[in-house]
Amino acid sequence: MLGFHGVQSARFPIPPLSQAAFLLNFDGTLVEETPPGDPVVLPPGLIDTLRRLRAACGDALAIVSSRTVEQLDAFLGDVPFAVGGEGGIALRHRPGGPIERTALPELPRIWLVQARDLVGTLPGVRLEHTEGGFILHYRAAPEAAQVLHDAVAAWVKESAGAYLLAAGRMAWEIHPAGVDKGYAVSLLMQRPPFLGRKPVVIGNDKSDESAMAAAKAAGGAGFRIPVDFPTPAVLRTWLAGLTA
Ligand SMILES: O=P(O)(O)OC[C@H]1O[C@H](O[C@H]2O[C@H](CO)[C@@H](O)[C@H](O)[C@H]2O)[C@H](O)[C@@H](O)[C@@H]1O
Repeated sequence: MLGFHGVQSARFPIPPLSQAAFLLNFDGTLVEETPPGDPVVLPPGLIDTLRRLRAACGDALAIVSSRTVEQLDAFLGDVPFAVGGEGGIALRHRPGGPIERTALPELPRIWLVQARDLVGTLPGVRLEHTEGGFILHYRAAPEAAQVLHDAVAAWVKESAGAYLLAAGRMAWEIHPAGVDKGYAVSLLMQRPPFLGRKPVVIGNDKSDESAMAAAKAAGGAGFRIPVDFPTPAVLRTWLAGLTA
């Protein structure tokens, strides 16, 4: 059952740390987003905060992101116990364990060709490959949002339910149906040290909503930046306060 954990979290009912599992998004959640091409810098204190949180919740700390597991490792090393990468397609359930990949349908090559052609006509738009699909980022070209949306929507329609469109922050993603961050949360929660705990998911964009929904469905909680915490910095302060 959710309760109020300490003064600093009075606005946010979460389970006691002894019963909680934390599954946190990375970009725009734990760290501030930077302009495309600029390096992401880990804020001072973040690693220490996460280590203390992991210790306080019996190791049940995971990162769930659209990035690859390898990219997340480069930022956070062995700090999280488990990692869900590529929007839920790639999971590593324990430190040093194998990265398990969900079997996926083969992405129609013609979509990639069309996506590359389209991106070539839209300066500032970036195509990111994922294991199961791809993401079109338009942060540096906001005027391209609609045309990119329409292209992705057309591919999704063509797929007759096999693929879905997901809105990210200034990005559209096409990915196989049924495999998302909520799926990652559900699978991670099925194994120790997460098993039997209440998930607390925190994210910042549309693609994190499935994870928040999975957490709530499991009796846990889901919070979002900027709705619940205005910025990653405020979230970091709150997380640090949980173990202070
Ligand atoms: O699921 P997330 O952890 O939120 O990852 C989503 C994407 O994060 C990164 O891109 C975002 O952050 C960049 C650096 O701050 C920013 O420049 C970009 O506009 C954001 O979309 C990452 O580069 C992508 O691979 C992830 O898909």
